Amino acid sequence: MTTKVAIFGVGLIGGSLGLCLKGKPGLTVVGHSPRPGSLNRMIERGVVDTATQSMEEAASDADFIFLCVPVGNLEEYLEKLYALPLKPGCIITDVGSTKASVAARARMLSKPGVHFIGGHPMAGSERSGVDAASTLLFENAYYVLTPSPDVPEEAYARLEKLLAYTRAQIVRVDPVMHDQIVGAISHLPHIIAVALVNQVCDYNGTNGLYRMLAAGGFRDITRIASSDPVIWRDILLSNREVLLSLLKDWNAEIGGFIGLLEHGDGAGIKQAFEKANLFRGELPERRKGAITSLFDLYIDVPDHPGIIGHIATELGVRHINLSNMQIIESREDVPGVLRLSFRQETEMERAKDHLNSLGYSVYV
Ligand SMILES: NC(=O)c1ccc[n+]([C@@H]2O[C@H](COP(=O)([O-])OP(=O)(O)OC[C@H]3O[C@@H](n4cnc5c(N)ncnc54)[C@H](O)[C@@H]3O)[C@@H](O)[C@H]2O)c1
Ligand SMILES: O=C(O)C(=O)C[C@]1(C(=O)O)C=C[C@@H](O)C=C1
Repeated sequence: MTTKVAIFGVGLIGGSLGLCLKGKPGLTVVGHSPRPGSLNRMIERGVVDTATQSMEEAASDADFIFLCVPVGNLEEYLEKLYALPLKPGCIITDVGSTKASVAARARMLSKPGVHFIGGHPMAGSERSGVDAASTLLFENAYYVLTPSPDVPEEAYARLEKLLAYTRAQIVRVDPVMHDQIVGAISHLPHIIAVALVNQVCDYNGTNGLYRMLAAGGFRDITRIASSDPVIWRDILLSNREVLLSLLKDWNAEIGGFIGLLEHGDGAGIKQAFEKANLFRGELPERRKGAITSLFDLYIDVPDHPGIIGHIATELGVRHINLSNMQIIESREDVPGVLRLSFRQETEMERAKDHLNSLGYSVYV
């Protein structure tokens, strides 16, 4: 007997789940989208076995239903699903970046034999759409589940077992606490990144040197400012109360820096960096291999033709797999910096040794 998994909203997260589940023993994955163009793309991309525009068809007989649409559409989808005949024992879950509102809605909509278990994989990207989907996206990431107390352990265990295919680490959290914590470590940083980019964008309006000189530090802290505007509009509005309170704390934090600068308090500035260094150094290592690679090498490269091809060839003939290559700075007559990203630490070490032996200046 096959287990049917239905995915509503087959974009970055829905598509990545599809890639983790499709082809696994006894599983069949169906994707749903109201748009015919999206159906073709999810099939072409190979993230689902079948695709349908019909919600009824996708949900009918499904053992698991994953809602992977923007947060602002989750409640509407839940309502529509609860009005359909669903398979007894069916588990509905979602991947939304906020958990309290959808959990509250599901509690109001209860249906005998149907279990709602909120979910949130703590992995993603600034990219969106099914073309950005990746089998490795969730590997070694935390995957939060927020079951209400009335969800039977048997249902929770079934979902946990299915999610083992993502290779994520499951963690059970209360939905309100989830929104508080994820507000601070994900939603607030997105606001800060966008505000910073927009501040610099305004300065750049009168002097194009801002954009021209923006280098590693600015890029590192603002990558997430390129995230999808609709997805993030919905997340921020859904977690509005928490974010308003976090932004007040943020203002106080920035106010602290204003005070340190006004008083020329060097010891205080040093202390602030030391505290941040310590906490950041203790963050759990993310050993995934997908969209952002963890093992990066930096190489000073003279600005002359063919150099990048030479490095790529040298690694290629030694079967050292590169996952990404990026020129961080390139200016005429001045060495640029090339970033090479590897999925495996061993590959990075081999590349470092070899490029060193060729006389390149390489650092981690
Ligand atoms: N992007 C991330 O880093 C990330 C990480 C974890 C969780 N999430 C959550 O995952 C969910 C999906 O985000 P994503 O990054 O995969 O976005 P995405 O834009 O890549 O995918 C969203 C999918 O939903 C579809 N969709 C959009 N509006 C719809 C509507 N009204 N009806 C039906 N389908 C609709 C889109 O066509 C697309 O296939 C969101 O709830 C988001 O909060 C995102
Ligand atoms: O890596 C990124 O680009 C992300 O934004 C991923 C990220 C995060 O903030 O960490 C974004 C939203 C999610 O709900 C979970 C993860």
